[in-house]
Amino acid sequence: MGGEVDKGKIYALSDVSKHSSREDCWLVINGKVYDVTRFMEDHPGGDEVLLAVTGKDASNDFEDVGHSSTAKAMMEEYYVGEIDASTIPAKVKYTPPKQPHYNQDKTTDFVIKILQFLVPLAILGLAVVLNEGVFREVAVSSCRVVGDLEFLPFIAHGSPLLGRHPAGWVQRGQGDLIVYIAMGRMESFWGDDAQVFRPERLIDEEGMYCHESPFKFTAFQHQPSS
Ligand code: HEM
Repeated sequence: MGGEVDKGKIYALSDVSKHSSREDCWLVINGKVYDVTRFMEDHPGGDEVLLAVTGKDASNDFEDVGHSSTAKAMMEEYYVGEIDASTIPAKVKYTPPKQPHYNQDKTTDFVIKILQFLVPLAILGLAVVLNEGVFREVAVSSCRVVGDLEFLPFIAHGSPLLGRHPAGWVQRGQGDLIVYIAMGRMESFWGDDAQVFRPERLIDEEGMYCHESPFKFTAFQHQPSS
């Protein structure tokens, strides 16, 4: 037996667990301490289940069995005191480990992959278009600023390095040196379309510069140089 007990006393869980043998067995159910030593042999559920929960809070085990009201009435007989709730360890709530989120919807992934391919392509295309447009714009607007002058890029012979001029009418292999010349827009020299921006008038059928009289370039008395 458990010896002398002070009924109504408050026990720590550690006190209860000192009585954890078949000959001296205490347990805790719903905040109350019971000395079930005398009941061990008579317990319909057997003494093993009682021994298994000695020194622990057996409330859940007791409720899980679904004890009858008769069983609950019997408990009074074994009551020895209260348990100090602060000595009962809080139940650790099980939280499952976080799984990486599995994306069932593959559409987003697919769209991202397509974009990863298309966006650089679009940027490249845009760069090419802008490059072309900007250079053309620059070439044409320079002519407008100058007014009645027309600029002609002249390409030095013999060098294969230059692919093309932004104005678009210099052929590959013509050279790598661009010299701008100024053309006077006198109709007596250049004809009725003297005012028209038509630099190809100085290029012959083979794409080479047509030598003209330097006096036709009256604005600055320029003539092509190579
Ligand atoms: C002072 C405490 C306890 C008393 C007075 C008590 C009393 C009883 C009684 C009278 C029964 C017969 C069935 C019924 O009338 O419900 C019973 C069955 C049983 N008890 Fe307890 N019990 C106590 C504590 C416990 C504890 C803490 C556990 C579990 C760890 C437990 C497990 C069982 C089991 C497994 C059965 C058998 C159920 C079955 O065969 O269907 N009892 N108990």
